[in-house]
Amino acid sequence: MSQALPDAIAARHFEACADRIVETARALADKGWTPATSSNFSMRVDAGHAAITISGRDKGKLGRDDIMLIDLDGQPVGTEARPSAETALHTQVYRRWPEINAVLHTHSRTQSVASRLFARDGVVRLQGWELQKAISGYHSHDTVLEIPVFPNTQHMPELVAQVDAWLDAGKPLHAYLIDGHGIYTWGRDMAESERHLEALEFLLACELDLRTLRSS
Ligand SMILES: CSC[C@@H](O)[C@@H](O)C(=O)COP(=O)(O)O
Ligand SMILES: [Zn+2]
Repeated sequence: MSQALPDAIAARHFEACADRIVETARALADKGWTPATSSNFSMRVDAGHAAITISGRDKGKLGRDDIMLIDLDGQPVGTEARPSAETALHTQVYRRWPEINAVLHTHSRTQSVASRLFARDGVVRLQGWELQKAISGYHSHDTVLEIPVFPNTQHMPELVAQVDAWLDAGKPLHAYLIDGHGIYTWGRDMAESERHLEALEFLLACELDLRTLRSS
């Protein structure tokens, strides 16, 4: 696929991002977190562009050609491929936080069940777990870490508006769940995004286990 980038260095950076996305996608698929072509992944290429998964591809079998270039309005650059149906949720993150360079979205069973269970409260309130310290900026198990749960919709501008409303209310945001759907999280690089995702998966599973054990 031809990718029109301003110069050769940028083109090389796109390829490096694409390769890193492929590596991460395979690892997440191996954990069973990307069933049936679900999930999407991206990395910032430069101030105005990102590399993102092409819509509908099997995320466990990606190659470099399954990743495409977009601008931060979500428009394809140098390709007629169709970016992820949820591209607007990725570009929103890149536009709001210049320091963020990777966004991950998965559909694990734990994330899906937790999103349904906590949808009524609109938030998962994590406190008392040592692993909260895997989230950048959290230094104690005692600090409350809130993960909002937004109603699902196929209309991306509505989801973007829900995320904007949370942030515009001045609340910290490191990740969010979408009801019956999955999770979004991000980081300054792919390693940080992966750490956030793995920690949140673990924390959500612990919350689900606690609920089950306490009610039995
Ligand atoms: C296959 S159902 C999942 C999709 O509707 C969507 O939520 C998803 O995660 C993947 O969409 P995609 O357009 O491939 O990025
Ligand atoms: Zn999804």
